[in-house]
Amino acid sequence: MKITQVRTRVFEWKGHTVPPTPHFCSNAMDELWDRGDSMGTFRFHGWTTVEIETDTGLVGLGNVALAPRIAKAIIDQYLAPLVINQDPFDYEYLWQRMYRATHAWGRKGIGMAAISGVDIAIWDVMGKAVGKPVFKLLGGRTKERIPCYASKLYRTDLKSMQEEAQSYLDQGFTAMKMRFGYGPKDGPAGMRANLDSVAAVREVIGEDLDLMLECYMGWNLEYAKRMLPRLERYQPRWLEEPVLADDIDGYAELNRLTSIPISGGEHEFTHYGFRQLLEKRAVSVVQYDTNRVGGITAARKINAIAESFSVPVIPHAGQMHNYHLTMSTLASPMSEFFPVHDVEIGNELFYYLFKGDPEPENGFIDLDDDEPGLGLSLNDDYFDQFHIIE
Ligand SMILES: O=C(O)C(=O)C[C@@H](O)CO
Ligand SMILES: [Mg+2]
Repeated sequence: MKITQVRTRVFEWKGHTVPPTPHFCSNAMDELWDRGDSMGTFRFHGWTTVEIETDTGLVGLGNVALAPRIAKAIIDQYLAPLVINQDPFDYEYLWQRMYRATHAWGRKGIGMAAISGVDIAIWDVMGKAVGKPVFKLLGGRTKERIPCYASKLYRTDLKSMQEEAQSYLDQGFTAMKMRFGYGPKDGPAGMRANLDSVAAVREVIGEDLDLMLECYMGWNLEYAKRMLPRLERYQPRWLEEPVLADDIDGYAELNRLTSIPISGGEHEFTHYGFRQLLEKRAVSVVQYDTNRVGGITAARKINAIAESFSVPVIPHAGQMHNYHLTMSTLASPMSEFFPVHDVEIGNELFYYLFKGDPEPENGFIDLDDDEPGLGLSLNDDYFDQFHIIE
C-alpha cells in the first residue's frame, strides 16, 4: 500500500458561540498586567483535518486542534512530501522521517502537533487496511469498558456549578473535573473563592467520588504552594497544571509537597518530554493529548515509559485518537470526556466536525471490536457552520 496524497483542510467555526464569562478558567495570561481577552489563549475555534489517501482507495483521517492554519501549512509544505509514495505500515520510519526532517524547528509545539495529525491518519488507514480497530493493533482490549470523567464545570456562580455537578451524577458519572477561576493576582479573596467552589462541588458529589481540579497553568509556584495544603481536606484525585508547562522542577516540587497528586502533560511533547517529567517525579498522572504529543506512534512509547514508573496515563480530551490508546493500555484507568454543549472554548468542535465518537452511558464509553481504524468520519451536517480552507 502506498500513500498517494495528503489532503488538509482547516475548519473555522462561524456558528453560534457562548463567550466565556470573566474568571471562567484560570490560565497562563492571568499574571500579565493587561489581561485583555485573557480567555483568548485557550479559545480555539478551528481544527485541521488530515486525510491520507492511498492507492487502495482507503483514506485515513487524522486531526490537529492547535493553531490550525499553521498546522495545515506545516503538513502541506514539509510533512506531506515525506510520506507520499511511502507505505503507511512503515509508521515508525515515517514518524522518524517527519521528526528528524523538522527537528531544527519542530520537536515541540505546533511542529509536533502537525506530525501528530499525519501519524493519526496513518494509524487510521492501517486499521482500515487490516479491517481492525486501531486499539487491536496497539495491544487490544484491556478493559470491558472505559470509565470516563465529565470535564467541564468552568467557574460560574456556585449554584450553577452545583446544578451542573448534579447533572453529571444524574447521567451516571462517578468522577468530574472542575476549573478554578482565580489566581495569584486575585489575592486572598480569590483564594477563598477558589476554595469555596471546591467546597460547593464536594457538597453535591459527597466524599466518595473523584473530583479533579484544573488550574490550566493559571497559578504560579508560590500560589500553588499556599493552595495545596488548603485543598487537602477536599481530597482531589489530582491538581492539574498548576504552573507553566515548562516549569518541570516546579511540578516536581509541588508533587512532593502534599498528598495531592499533581497532573500534567497536555502541553508536553514526545517520549523525550515525558521521560523528563517521569524521571523527575514531576507528575503523578500523565495527560498527553495524542493529537499534540506526536500521534499514536509517540503516545504508545509514553504509555510504556509511564507503566514502568507506575504512573497512570489519562489523556487530555478523550476523543477517538486517545480512546484507542486508553483501551489498549492497562496503565490507563479512565478517559476524560467533554460533555457536548454550545461552542464556548472550542473543545466542543470535535462533535460538530466528526462522527463516530462514542457517547458515554452511565459514565462509561465502549469501542467497537469490529469497526476498522479509529471509527471516525467527517460530519458534514455542520459544514455550513464552518469557513473551510482547502
Ligand atoms: O480538559 C483539560 O484538561 C483542559 O485543559 C481543557 C482546556 O480547554 C481548559 O479547560
Ligand atoms: Mg487540562
